[in-house]
Amino acid sequence: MVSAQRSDAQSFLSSSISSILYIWKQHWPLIVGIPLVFFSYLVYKYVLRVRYFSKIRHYPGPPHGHWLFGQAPAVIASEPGMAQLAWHKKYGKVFRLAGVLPGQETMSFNSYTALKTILVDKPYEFPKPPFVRDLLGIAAGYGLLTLEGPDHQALRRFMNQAFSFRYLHEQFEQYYKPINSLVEILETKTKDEKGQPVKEGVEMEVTKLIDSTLMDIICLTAFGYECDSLHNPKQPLAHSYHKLVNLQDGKNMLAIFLVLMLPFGPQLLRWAVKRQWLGTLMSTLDKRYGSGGKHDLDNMEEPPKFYTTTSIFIDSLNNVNRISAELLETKLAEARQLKQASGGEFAMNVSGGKVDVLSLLVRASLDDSSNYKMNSDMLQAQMLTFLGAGHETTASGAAWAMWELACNKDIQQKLRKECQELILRNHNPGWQELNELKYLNAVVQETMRVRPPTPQTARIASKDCTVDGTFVPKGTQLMIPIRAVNFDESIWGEDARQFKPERWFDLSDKYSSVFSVLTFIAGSHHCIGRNMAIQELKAILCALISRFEFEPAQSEPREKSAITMKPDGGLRLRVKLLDMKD
Ligand code: HEM
Repeated sequence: MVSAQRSDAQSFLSSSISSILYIWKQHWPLIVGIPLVFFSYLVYKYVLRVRYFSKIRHYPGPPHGHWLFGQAPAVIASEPGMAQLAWHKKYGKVFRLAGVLPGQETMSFNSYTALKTILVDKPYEFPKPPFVRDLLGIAAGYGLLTLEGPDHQALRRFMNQAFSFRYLHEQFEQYYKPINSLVEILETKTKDEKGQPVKEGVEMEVTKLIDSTLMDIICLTAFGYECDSLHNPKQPLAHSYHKLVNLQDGKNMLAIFLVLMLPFGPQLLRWAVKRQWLGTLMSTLDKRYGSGGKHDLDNMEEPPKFYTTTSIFIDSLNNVNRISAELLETKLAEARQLKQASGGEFAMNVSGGKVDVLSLLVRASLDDSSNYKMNSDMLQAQMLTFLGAGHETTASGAAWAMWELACNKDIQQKLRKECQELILRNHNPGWQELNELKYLNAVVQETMRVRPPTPQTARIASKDCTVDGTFVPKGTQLMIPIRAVNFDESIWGEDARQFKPERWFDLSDKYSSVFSVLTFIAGSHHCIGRNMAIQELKAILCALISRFEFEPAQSEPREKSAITMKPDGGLRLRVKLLDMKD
């Protein structure tokens, strides 16, 4: 019986081998040829085309660089935006480089004529590249940041109402709850056991406190949500978001870009970040086999492994998605109640309604007379966008402002004089009162110029075109070199890289209010939260500088480059409580 089975198996094996040999003999050119052609195509597309066949390979610009990633390693290794600045200095108003992703070519323009064409005149012919849209979409919602063309125009018009001065003014009072909490926390930290100010001040890491304050402000003003992460650092929304943004570094970004370039990469990530069970499973596996479950990037002794990073990314986004969906449900229920109570008469500005951005958008979406409506998915996407675009950027701007002031005592003192006068009159100064402080305005503008939280952004040419007299082929990536533009010596002088608020009182004739500082960019995609961010920065700086003195307690921190530019490893300052009556 056994020998019969063995001979059956032997004959099956020998007949299979002879069939394979037959197929090989008959079709070997195809069997070898198809993979070879496919492989050659990949080599051409990702390695050779950019180097030897591109129409623009002879444009001025740095040498090819890495065989696959071109100049990506140089861009990642340099201080944010500084490689672009050096290349513009060397090659002029336009340069071309290989990379930053395999098979890509990138051009960078810094002339106002070019920036006007790309950002203002024809913004939808130069959309964000698909991999940037997907990264932003997955991490910060497929909302206003990622839409293009008529869809963007319609949503932007609709959202502009919620960001109008009227509502920003109404929300402004809420900024002070987190800001006053921050002041109290710092007061406590800078006093001894007897409640007396520590004379020489106290050394501390300040970025986490600033992050939490700005998280609490955005939660209140954008969602009407009491997050209070200042007192509860493990607050689920703030904690998940903190872990997510801590993943940002050049190498992680490149890894995510590569996943997004894979066939079905974006779909896979989109699917994963909406599956709570997957996040739980991955973090359980990571607990057992990866980081030991620390998941606390601040306290990891070694850089996290790829698996840990992926698990944090998916788990954190899952949590953020879940909490924002719950929050949205509450808002929808509130708005429906209000609609019923108002007997059908219902609009964004209905009296008694909350004025946080989400409540306004939800009400406008339920308003029968509104000709634009957002469904739950769209509303939830905007929530993620406010968190992604509104929190991290402002927090990194505030951290850099604190660093610059700590390093420049005379500037700090001048600002203190102006702010103290106001704070002594009004503990929580109003919107207009802050705007009247000229030096505070100059300090905030200068911080945004020198330390732009997003030092660069990207666009892609959707068709062959000419920009400022230079031919740009379809598919070319365009670097918008925000920081390089902000450091243009022909506008800002030879000391353009220096932090000097005084320069805002003596602007060059060539200064353009639209293009000379590109921190919030220009044109149809310009930052909708600009006024909110500037006012948050003014309120927080005025409150802190009036009451405390800051000194650096470390050497200049490295600027960590990813989507936003943060001080690497935080910021240690010596903080001293002042007697305001002195
Ligand atoms: C210092 C703080 C901020 C900086 C430096 C900043 C910077 C930027 C930049 C550069 C863009 C354009 C991105 C691009 O198109 O490539 C942008 C867009 C955007 N920002 Fe901000 N932002 C800040 C604060 C905020 C705040 C507080 C909010 C809202 C709560 C916000 C919401 C948005 C939104 C929704 C967009 C997309 C606009 C559109 O495409 O129409 N930002 N921001």
